[in-house]
Amino acid sequence: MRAFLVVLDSLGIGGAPDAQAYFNEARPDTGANTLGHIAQACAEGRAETGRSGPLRLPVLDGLGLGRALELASGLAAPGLGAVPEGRWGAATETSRGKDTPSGHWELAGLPVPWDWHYFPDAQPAFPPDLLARVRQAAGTDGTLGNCHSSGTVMLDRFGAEHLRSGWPICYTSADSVFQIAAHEERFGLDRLLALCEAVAPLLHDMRVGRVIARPFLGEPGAFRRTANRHDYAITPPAPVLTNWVQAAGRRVHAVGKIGDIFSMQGIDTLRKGDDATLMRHLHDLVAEAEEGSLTFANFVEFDSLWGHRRDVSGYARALEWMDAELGRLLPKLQPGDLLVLTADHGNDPTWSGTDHTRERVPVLVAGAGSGALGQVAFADVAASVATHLKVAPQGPGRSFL
Ligand SMILES: O=P(O)(O)O[C@H]1O[C@H](CO)[C@@H](O)[C@H]1O
Ligand SMILES: [Mn+2]
Ligand SMILES: [Mn+2]
Repeated sequence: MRAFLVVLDSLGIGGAPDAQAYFNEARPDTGANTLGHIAQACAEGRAETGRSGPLRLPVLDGLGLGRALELASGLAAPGLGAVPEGRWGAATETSRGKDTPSGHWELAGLPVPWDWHYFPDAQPAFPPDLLARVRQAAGTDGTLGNCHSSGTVMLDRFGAEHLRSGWPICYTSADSVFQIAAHEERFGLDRLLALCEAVAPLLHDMRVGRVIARPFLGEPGAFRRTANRHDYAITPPAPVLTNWVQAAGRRVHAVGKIGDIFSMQGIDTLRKGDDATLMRHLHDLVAEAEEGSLTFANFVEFDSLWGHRRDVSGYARALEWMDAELGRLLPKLQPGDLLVLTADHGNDPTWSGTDHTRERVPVLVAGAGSGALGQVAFADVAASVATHLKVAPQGPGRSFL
């Protein structure tokens, strides 16, 4: 009896009842549908880079992905909708943020009890006293940026100036984040991490969810971000699934961003790397994780490499890769194991802007029979995983098992 909770970061399935209150540029998220629009683009031959033809996800669809999409948004997507062998449903978020911590905290049983602070989409975006503190902690005379932007655009705009002046590049997005980009060698990776750590308490006091270090390498025209990104997130204000499981004397294994998202609360071990490495870690944990343990994994590249970059082919390739990996992983589960696949928000690569999209998410369950779960809440995922592990759930969720 073990549990594996796997978040496919940003794999929304449309249909959020409050999507009209969320925006990308000036366009409301109404109708945004990450999976549905990728499947449509593939079927219409608009996702042909490094792959070809209709979206092929036989394993995920066999667990109920197509049915969940149809339940969430009414969309019967080309190539999806097989009769499911797993338990499947669609989950709706109540937290007001469409960001990663909000989605994960609620999946872990804790809807976010406050409004995050968002910086205005104006220039300047940041208050002068905040930037004064950044300059002081960095030991520089100035900062660059001070606006909303996609991170790769920031490197194109300010990377060369950063190398000349040595000033850190500060930016934000539609999320409640304060991001600092700096060159790993010229500014220094340790110095960037120390800077982010130094200013994080100030940002957390403002209810800004995360300070994110965004190290990069290379020269003007060829900058590339590195895997040394580090998030300094607010600690969840109440116990979450990881804490409940750990308090019951069980082991909790985190894979990928889960450590950052929960500030390591309730987590015994953390394994990091790119998504291909994380998949190897997940295979290892399916082979090795202790009886009664929880493994909580996040695969971020759907979001960071493809969703934010509005790259439909890339997102489709990543989904097809995940599907093939799951085809190898699922048969390795042991009797009594539960594996739940879900997502934390949407990031429709066909949508306007570069930010997340407010959507429902799939809940696909292997190891608990077959059939429809219907519409569920994000927090029900935590309650169900806890119930499977025979750990008392806390918070508002109800087990669907
Ligand atoms: O455009 P980049 O720098 O990837 O930033 C994206 O990543 C941030 C954190 O996940 C989001 O807030 C979004 O702005
Ligand atoms: Mn996310
Ligand atoms: Mn994101």
